[in-house]
Amino acid sequence: MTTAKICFIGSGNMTRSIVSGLVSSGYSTELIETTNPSLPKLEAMKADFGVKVSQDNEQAVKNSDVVVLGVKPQLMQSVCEALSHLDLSKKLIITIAAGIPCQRYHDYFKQQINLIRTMPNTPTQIGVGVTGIYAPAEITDTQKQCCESIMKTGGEVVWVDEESELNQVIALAGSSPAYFFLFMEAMIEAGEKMSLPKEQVGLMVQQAALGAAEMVKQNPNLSAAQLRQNVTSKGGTTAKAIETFEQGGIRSLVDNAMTNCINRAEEMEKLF
Ligand SMILES: NC(=O)C1=CN([C@@H]2O[C@H](COP(=O)(O)OP(=O)(O)OC[C@H]3O[C@@H](n4cnc5c(N)ncnc54)[C@H](OP(=O)(O)O)[C@@H]3O)[C@@H](O)[C@H]2O)C=CC1
Ligand SMILES: O=C(O)[C@@H]1CCC=N1
Repeated sequence: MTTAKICFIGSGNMTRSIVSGLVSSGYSTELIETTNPSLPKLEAMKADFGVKVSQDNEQAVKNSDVVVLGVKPQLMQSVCEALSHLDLSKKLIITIAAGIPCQRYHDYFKQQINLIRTMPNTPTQIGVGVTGIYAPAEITDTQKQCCESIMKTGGEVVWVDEESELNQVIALAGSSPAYFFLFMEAMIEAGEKMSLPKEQVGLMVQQAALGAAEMVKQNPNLSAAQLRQNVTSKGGTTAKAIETFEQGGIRSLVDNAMTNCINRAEEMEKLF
């Protein structure tokens, strides 16, 4: 585990998730600082994780070995430009933003920086996340290991060889927890029209989702299709539900959703 001083620029959802993973894995809170313009999020970071907090991006960057850029893509340029007068040559910069190519950061900072691009997801918060990582050729093995050890505190990491492949990571991992939440939302809405109490409906949907994901994980030799078939008795109840999903075009719907997710990431590459 690295003992680098890390600052997070932006204390929003994804920063909270990464910091939660770091702190739960025993990373010293003394080594972590997060910044934000508004106080409530900083107060929450301090109260929930015991990390240092600040409204001063410049000072936080000066104090750190590793800088994680955690603002929305549309704010990235102004945030980086405001720091561009600093000497960043000894620092490792990690971005978690979707849709901004590496080259753009060198332009924003007006200098060659040591930049690694990552794509984490929010389950990092509870140690079951996955982060895609891309490092350009000039990044050293030590810098790669440092980034990996930080991101691994939140779960698995996946290295990609081509920067463009990070857009596939967005569709498969960065954005995908939202697909599962949507599916669960829809199940809960349908369940709440039935007569069972809301708590029971929520509990059953949650346990079914958790159990299904855990069964996939614990049975690497069985495909998801096989596990689905194991639930589906011929002529039974599950078969009717699955037939309804298939007739509704679930596979092409998912395919289109993921393609559109990648397309949006590619569009964003031209916007920010
Ligand atoms: N959410 C997710 O699941 C994932 C997000 N990402 C990426 O993470 C990044 C952040 O997303 P997310 O956490 O969802 O967004 P949030 O809006 O939750 O967080 C961004 C934070 O940046 C703060 N901020 C705004 N301006 C500044 C500034 N000048 N200096 C410091 N902080 C500032 C905002 O403060 P305030 O709200 O007070 O204005 C906000 O708290 C994005 O680039 C996104 O692409 C990547 C993977 C997954
Ligand atoms: O929706 C977004 O753009 C970000 C990137 C992946 C998850 N959230």
